[in-house]
Amino acid sequence: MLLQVSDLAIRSRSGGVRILDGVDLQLGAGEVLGLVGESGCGKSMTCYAIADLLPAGLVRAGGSVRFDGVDMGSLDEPARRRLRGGRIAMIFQDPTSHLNPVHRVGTYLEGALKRHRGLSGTDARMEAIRLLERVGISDAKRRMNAYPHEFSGGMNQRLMIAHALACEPDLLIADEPTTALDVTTQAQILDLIETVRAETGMAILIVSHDLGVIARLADRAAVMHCGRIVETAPVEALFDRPAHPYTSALIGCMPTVDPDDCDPPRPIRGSVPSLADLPGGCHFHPRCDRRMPACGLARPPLAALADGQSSACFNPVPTW
Ligand SMILES: Nc1ncnc2c1ncn2[C@@H]1O[C@H](COP(=O)(O)OP(=O)(O)OP(=O)(O)O)[C@@H](O)[C@H]1O
Repeated sequence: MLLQVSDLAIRSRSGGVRILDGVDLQLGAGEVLGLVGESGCGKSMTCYAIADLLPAGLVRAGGSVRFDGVDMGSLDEPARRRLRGGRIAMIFQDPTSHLNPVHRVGTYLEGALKRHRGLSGTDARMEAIRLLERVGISDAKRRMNAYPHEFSGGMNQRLMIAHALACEPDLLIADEPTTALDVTTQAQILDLIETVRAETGMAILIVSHDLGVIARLADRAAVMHCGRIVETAPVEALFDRPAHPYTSALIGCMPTVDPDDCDPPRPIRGSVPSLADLPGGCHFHPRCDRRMPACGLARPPLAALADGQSSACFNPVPTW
């Protein structure tokens, strides 16, 4: 297993609010795992915790992240830094805010090539130009001298992907990589991620609130609700036969462009509870059509069903 996240807990430094509460995730080499869920459920913080980039206000409260068999918590900071940006790369929703505005494009890429692949001088410059061409940035030689603010949002996302590729990572973490882009550019970036995956065989953890993106790119998906994983399954099973009522409700919210599908999207009733004041038991039970008395009393564990599907529900939707 390339990545094994076990019982990961994250809480806020002030107030002790549980942001992640026992997250379990596995990702095999070359696999694409999609992480979905409503806004604020902890998708980004899961990515940041894996990449060891938690914001200052949050701390680890338990659990482990093992990468290629090594517990990342047992490594010192230099070793963790070598992993991050070396074997683990990350791209973000808003690439422009993660790029240093005073660094030229060439300097940014050459720096990564020097740090992680030991290239310098002409070799680094030639490789940086090749990477820009590879991610579809035209006139790459001239654009090596540009600053990020001279690039569009889509070009800066391509630049971040080039930066990730510079390190030849085994795992790319992509946190909402297309959310801030217009639909045409979104499609181009998804094409690029698919191409890069096919060429390199790297594993990808992709976060999106857009189930269509996950259906297109992922082999498997994990559904998150209020800091917990409530379902994991191969994507076809997840979309065809969701077992957790929350997954089923999320899919019911999806708009469709199919003219034969007359069902309007059905919003999930009620609102997402505050992490500071969660209902006991299954946090979804007050909004759930399939709730039973036990659901408010105890936390259902993530239990295996058939064919690689797991669900954390006492009364799952029948999947047969
Ligand atoms: N620095 C921080 N200090 C305290 N709480 C934080 C901090 N950063 C995020 N949070 C809280 O952690 C929770 C999970 O946030 P996260 O960004 O992971 O959600 P998300 O599922 O990625 O949402 P979205 O789809 O809107 O990006 C939210 O309730 C958020 O308010």
